[in-house]
Amino acid sequence: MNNISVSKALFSKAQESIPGGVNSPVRAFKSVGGTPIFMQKAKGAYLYDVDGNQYIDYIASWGPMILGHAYGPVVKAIQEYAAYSTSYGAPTELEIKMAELIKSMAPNVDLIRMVSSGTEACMSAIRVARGYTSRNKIIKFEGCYHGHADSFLVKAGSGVATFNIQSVPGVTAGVSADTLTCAYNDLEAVQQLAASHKGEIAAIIVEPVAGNMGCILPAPGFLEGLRSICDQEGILLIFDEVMTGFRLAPGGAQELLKVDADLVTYGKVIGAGMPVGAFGGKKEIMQVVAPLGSVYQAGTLSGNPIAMIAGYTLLSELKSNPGIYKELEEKTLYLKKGLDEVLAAWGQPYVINQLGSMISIHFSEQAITDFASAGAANNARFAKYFHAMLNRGIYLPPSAFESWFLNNALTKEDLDKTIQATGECMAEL
Ligand SMILES: Cc1ncc(COP(=O)(O)O)c(C=O)c1O
Ligand SMILES: N[C@H](C=O)CCC(=O)O
Repeated sequence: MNNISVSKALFSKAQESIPGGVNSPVRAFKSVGGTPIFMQKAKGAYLYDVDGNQYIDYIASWGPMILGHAYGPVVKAIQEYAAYSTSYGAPTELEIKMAELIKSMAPNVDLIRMVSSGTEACMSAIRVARGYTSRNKIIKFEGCYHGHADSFLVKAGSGVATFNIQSVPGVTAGVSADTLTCAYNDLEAVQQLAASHKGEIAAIIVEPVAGNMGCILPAPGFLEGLRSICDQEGILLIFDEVMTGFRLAPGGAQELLKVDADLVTYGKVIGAGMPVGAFGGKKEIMQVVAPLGSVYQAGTLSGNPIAMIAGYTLLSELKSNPGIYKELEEKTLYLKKGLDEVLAAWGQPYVINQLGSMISIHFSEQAITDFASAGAANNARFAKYFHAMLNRGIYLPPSAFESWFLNNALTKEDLDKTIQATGECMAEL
């Protein structure tokens, strides 16, 4: 058992001045129990806590640190730019370079607006879709998470699922009524909603690979089916690529899965760990955004120079070295194979879902294809697994309703340790 006395003391102190002691609920370890680990520093694939413990990291700051923590070129670029100013509230050439770089990597992006979080990106994309189509309703999928804007908190994944929050006080019934939901991978249900709300639906927003109920893959034909329903019904298809963008491929899920979105949202990797998001799409749609059009959207710190240089440096590296994606996938497949072997030897039911560098384990007899199957898994067992791994220096997401993210600083030795630790842990479950 690691000594985490300093983390314990800090968590007590934090609760006196921060709600629940954390600035984002999933960090609180509430569903797995125990004390959140307070971090001191990180380098490459490793986190170091305030008690001096080292962890192999499978969260990667929930996705952004795709090349590992404190990645040299990003740190250097931030340090250099910070000396000029941390913000101007006026345009910089860097924003043009960033927009051009994104356009050169991401399909179907003619115009892109930078924001400061994935939530802002998704919230703004929905507003654009509503403004462009003059319709009010949206379809989202149960267990998908698009940030904490009011209209997304209906049957949401991530922390909302982790804490089993059925309805969020503060979100009005009117807002909720405009969010129609159905099960992920259930194309027939989408068809029915589109038919029963004909002419009312502005957008379908989807995580093309869901990562907020564990990692859940789109069934063959699901995304293509959404594309054709949208085309038939004049609905905009929004891919929320906050997790998948620049992670699954340079052009994200659109490129990897070969399905075109009308609007796409980014976050996480795009900012290299700085607070950045973006939404973009075809010019015809994006030109409704102010000041070109009247769909108002703004931000004091949008396009912040330090955030831009961090993201620009990381994306440039990913663009110039696409072999990184192959390496990441190979590492993830190696981990999956090893986990499969030790879990099969254990003999109890489990499911491993994986695509590219996203992976998760559910303790379940049935396939994990949607929110219902993720919720029906033995998530109490996951909580025990999480702690058994943490005690062995492996830092997994503290919830089965989250994907793990591999970073390219992970070595074969790290992966072997993770596999071995999983094998050892099974005896404790
Ligand atoms: C798919 C997806 N969309 C949107 C968001 C919201 O991003 P942020 O937390 O940066 O607001 C997240 C993560 O939080 C996410 O995983
Ligand atoms: N699932 C969320 C984002 O991906 C987890 C991060 C958070 O909400 O703090």
